[in-house]
Amino acid sequence: MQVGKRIFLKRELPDKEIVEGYKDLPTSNIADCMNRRGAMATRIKLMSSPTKEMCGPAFTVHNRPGDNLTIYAALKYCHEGDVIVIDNEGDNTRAVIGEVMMTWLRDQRHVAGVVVDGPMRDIDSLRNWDLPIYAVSTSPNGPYKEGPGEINVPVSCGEVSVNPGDLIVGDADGVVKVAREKTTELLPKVQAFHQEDDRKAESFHNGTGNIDWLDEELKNKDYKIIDDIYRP
Ligand SMILES: O=C([O-])CC(=O)C(=O)O
Ligand SMILES: [Mg+2]
Repeated sequence: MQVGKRIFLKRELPDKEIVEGYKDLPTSNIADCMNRRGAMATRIKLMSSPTKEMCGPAFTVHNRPGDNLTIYAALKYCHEGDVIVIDNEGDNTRAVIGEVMMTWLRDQRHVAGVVVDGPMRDIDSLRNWDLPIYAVSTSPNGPYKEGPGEINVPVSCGEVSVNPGDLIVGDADGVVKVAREKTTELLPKVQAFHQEDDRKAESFHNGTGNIDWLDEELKNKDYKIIDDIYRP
């Protein structure tokens, strides 16, 4: 089989009920429960105006930088609820997707969202869309349609390696990946962490919380508390 032009139609998928369970959990809590890791690079920004979190299994696309023939193949083969994850090999010279393709993904495929590690275009319209769209930047330069490229192979997106079927969650803070085989064991941890985070915020709001642990921690880390002004 010719490596570089493979389109895999099948993926191992996370349990549907488990995916549902992640739907209202903040990406920050998910990353915290993975030892504060798993988030894509900060260059990957939310470009649209969704009212709900993005959450679904990764449908991965590895395209030739600046070329979208393989993304068109993704339009054909992706499924409802997928998050399209596009590895553009760091190219930032041309948009690889825009309003026309996004319209198909939203209205014909009902995907959960799109993450592009590269530029997109037609932002004037797409910025108001409810479909979660993440990208690095915008450019009026359009893509070529030559290939090669691959679908549903491991990709790199925002410095995070993504396997087909990994869980992708995105909110206003950014995008995080949970490896498919870890989704079930991680979910109760994130749910408990989220409850505790809410409880902490409430206790800071009503004054029952405290930061009594801080003095000891600063002392252990050799901070000096200086009762004077700074003089150069
Ligand atoms: O021309 C293209 O291939 C990308 C584009 O702008 C669109 O999808 O609207
Ligand atoms: Mg366009």
